[in-house]
Amino acid sequence: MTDDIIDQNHQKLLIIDFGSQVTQLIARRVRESGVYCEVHPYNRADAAFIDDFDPKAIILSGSPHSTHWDNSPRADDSVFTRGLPVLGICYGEQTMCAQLGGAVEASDDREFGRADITLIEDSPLFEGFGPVGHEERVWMSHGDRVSALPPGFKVIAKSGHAPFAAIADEDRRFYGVQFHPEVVHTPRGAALLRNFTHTIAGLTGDWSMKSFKDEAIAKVRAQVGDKKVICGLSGGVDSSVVAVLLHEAIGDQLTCVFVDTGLMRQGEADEVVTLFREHYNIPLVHADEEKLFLEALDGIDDPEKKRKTIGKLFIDVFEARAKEAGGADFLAQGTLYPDVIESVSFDGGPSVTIKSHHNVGGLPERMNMQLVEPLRELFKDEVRALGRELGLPEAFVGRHPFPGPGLAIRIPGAVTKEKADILRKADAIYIDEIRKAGLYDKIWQAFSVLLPVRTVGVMGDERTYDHVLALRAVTSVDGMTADYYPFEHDFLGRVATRIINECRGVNRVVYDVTSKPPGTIEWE
Ligand SMILES: Nc1ncnc2c1ncn2[C@@H]1O[C@H](COP(=O)(O)OP(=O)(O)OP(=O)(O)O)[C@@H](O)[C@H]1O
Ligand SMILES: O=c1[nH]c(=O)c2[nH+]cn([C@@H]3O[C@H](COP(=O)(O)O)[C@@H](O)[C@H]3O)c2[nH]1
Ligand SMILES: NC(=O)CC[C@H](N)C(=O)O
Ligand SMILES: [Mg+2]
Repeated sequence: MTDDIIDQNHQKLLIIDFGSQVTQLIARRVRESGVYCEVHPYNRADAAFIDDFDPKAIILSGSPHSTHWDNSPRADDSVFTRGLPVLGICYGEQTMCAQLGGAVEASDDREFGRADITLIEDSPLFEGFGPVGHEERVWMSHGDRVSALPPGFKVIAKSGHAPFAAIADEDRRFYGVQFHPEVVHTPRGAALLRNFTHTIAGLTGDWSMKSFKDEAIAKVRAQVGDKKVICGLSGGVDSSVVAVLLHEAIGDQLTCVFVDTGLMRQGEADEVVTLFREHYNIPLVHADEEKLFLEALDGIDDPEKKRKTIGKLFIDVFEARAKEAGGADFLAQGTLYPDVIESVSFDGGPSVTIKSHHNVGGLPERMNMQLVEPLRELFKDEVRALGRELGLPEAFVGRHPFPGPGLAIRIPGAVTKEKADILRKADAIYIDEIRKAGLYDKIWQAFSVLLPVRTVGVMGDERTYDHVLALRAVTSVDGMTADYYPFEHDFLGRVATRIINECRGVNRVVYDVTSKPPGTIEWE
């Protein structure tokens, strides 16, 4: 998939996915140590694929399956005959044992959560951890366990309920761990993975954002030639990075379209237009479509209907503006790696739609344009690093994500201009206080929600009957899971007072303390 994007000279590591919830974290940890890697589902990683991918090492992920179930997934047999180092994690360890002549059984003593392992043999996998007898905190999540080792293997660590907590065949460089080194709850997990990639597999960590940038630019030039590209620019991190990268690659063949939906944050339109027109000299169409969006949303209170209405309008506006700009052959998008991985469903099984994220995926068919997606190998934090490499101002690179449907999904119930104005003002105060308190960069995303609930208050001896505003702030790594940010009470009190004093229409402020799951980050 990406061979033509990533220079063949990079050393690559292949992660074979058996459907664990945390496979993406393996990729993150490996990349953090400078090793380029990709995740591919086990049923696609056949011998021909692996030949073509040409990895220097292989990691087998965990899985919800058990090796003793019928038709449980297996690694392609060639994984073990290539002379490559292999690390099996949890199910990966189990299937390695099952495939190489060992045995796995369901265990009565399941281990979920924290556990301590004891090192019982020296091994490069635990280099730097401590002598034999050393105890190490790890995170487990398994109900099965290895019960007999394949020929050539030895045990290098054990835990209370997993006598084969870590195993090794040092000659063939095959390793298995029952615990999960990829999660942060295994404090020295990253060091273990680095021992595997660097010490055992001899990888040098030759992947950097600088090299990614140069290759991505070359790749865009090769793909686009002298044709025209349009890029939907929201001012968010992803599309800003795409725009600047493309501008560097193809100069004035690029036109950006910023759609002002009337549902943007305070000052957003000005900031985006100023940066891209004045600092970058990138041709930018500023489509002021507030009226169009607000009219189309009039009276719609169902969240999914709102999202779909907005998604369709984006398509219409892009189409119309591209035509005005003389047409375009390519459409650039800020698709990220998690979107790519998630769109390849593990068993092909349908998953539930929680909410239809606004995306421009429907665009290409209708607009007959080819996609340019230079970020499709990157995680959000890598996109930020790339933005810095490209010299984008910190104000853009460090920005909290902002959803395409904007304030519309932060106004439960029907959207009106009046409500959007109140919300915009309140939100600006909230963010201003967060910045003043030096908390902006500690929070992954913060915003306000204008509730369709009015409550009674008293201000200046007058009765008021106004809206409730909810404040939200979360910490997260990638938006997939999140926790609420634990503000000091003083801070919340200060924000509430300012908002109620300065925003006519709001007389009560509450703070949302729901994590994700069970909540989602946005309210709709
Ligand atoms: N107001 C807008 N005008 C033009 N394009 C938009 C607008 N809002 C969203 N898009 C397009 O939809 C894509 C997806 O939006 P999304 O919010 O996921 O990314 P982003 O805005 O670039 O970054 P971030 O996630 O940090 O907000 C964007 O990359 C952009 O191409
Ligand atoms: O571009 C986008 N279009 C959308 O329709 C959309 N809905 C949610 N989000 C953002 O995605 C992250 C996770 O949000 P949820 O927990 O609400 O699903 C959070 O960062 C949300 O702001 C969107 N981004
Ligand atoms: N996390 C995992 O990979 C679990 C593997 C297997 N399902 C078990 O319970 O042991
Ligand atoms: Mg955005």
